[in-house]
Amino acid sequence: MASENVYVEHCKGVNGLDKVILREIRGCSAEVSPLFPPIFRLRFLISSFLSLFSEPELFLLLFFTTQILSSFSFFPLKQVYLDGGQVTSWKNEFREQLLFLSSKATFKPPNAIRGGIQICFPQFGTIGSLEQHGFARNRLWSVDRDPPPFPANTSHRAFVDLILRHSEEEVKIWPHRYECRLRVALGPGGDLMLTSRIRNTNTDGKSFTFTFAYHTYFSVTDISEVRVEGLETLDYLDNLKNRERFTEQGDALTFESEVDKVYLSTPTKIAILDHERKRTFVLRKDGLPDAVVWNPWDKKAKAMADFGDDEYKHMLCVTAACVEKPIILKPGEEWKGRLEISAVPSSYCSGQLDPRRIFLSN
Ligand SMILES: O=P(O)(O)OC[C@H]1O[C@H](O)[C@H](O)[C@@H](O)[C@@H]1O
Repeated sequence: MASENVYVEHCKGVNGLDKVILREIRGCSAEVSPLFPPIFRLRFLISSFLSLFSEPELFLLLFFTTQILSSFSFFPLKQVYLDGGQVTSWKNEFREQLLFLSSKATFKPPNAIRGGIQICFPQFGTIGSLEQHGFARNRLWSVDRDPPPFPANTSHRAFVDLILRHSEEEVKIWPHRYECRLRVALGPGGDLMLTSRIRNTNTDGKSFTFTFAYHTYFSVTDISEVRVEGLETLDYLDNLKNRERFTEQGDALTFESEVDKVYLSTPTKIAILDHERKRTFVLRKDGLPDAVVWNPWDKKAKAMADFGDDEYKHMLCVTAACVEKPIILKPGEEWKGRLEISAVPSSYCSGQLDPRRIFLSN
């Protein structure tokens, strides 16, 4: 695979998974691992076939062949990943990692990678007939070489377009045809922008309904010193209390125990203030009215195989989502959702989110 230009590089990541690195001149970067090399697909096909006959030796042989072939990568590991349609790294100009990625994360398809930004589609959470958070985060995405036009922004040169389409296998569990497009872009100032476009391509005239989320793991210094602004006084569904509805108090959110809440009808801007690092993450979102705030805390952390026992202290998920009111698409219709995140010095932001700032389109 060849590099396209200095802003976008296609190369190999952990376990030989293909990934794309986005870079900007100031040194900011992001990484996405969108697709698995053809040999991996072959391995999946053959392993499913072999599972019928239980011949693990052949499977192992193929696995090792894959590893050996994967090791012939001429491109070194760099800074921004997009994996399984998943962003796994986002770094600022000081090469500081801004997203949380668990030290226990496994890069073993079809499992989602614990951390970064996962795409939850066509279902967020457990409400619905599908696996938790839907299947998109476990699927093989491809680079979309010919996406339909995006509004042009010539200042954004570091971007990649990914696509996920229904497979005949998948139609058995979710009987619809769709195109799920994702553009991941890195702005000149290091902002990370994700734009999703989902189209109903059913040929039987049927609409479909889905929920969606950008499940985002932010890296924080110490969860007990973190504050979230923008969700005060809003209604939320508490996942820890059977999705019962409550109203948040008037103060910014702080954290001293497990939290798993779906805030409803949230503003387009939310801020996460990391006092210890004097850094604020600002989320700007469009088409995604809800926001899910999650930290598993100590007990649940210990129960998760791909998460370190103490790692809950250094992460917080604030997830831009569309959960309460699912989206309905008729054949031919398209839905668009967008998330833009920036990391700024805390002095810039506490209580001063600039209400006039709008999305940079790219
Ligand atoms: O373990 P996962 O399937 O990745 O889910 C991790 C978490 O995601 C969201 O934040 C949900 O609200 C939580 O209920 C869930 O535990």
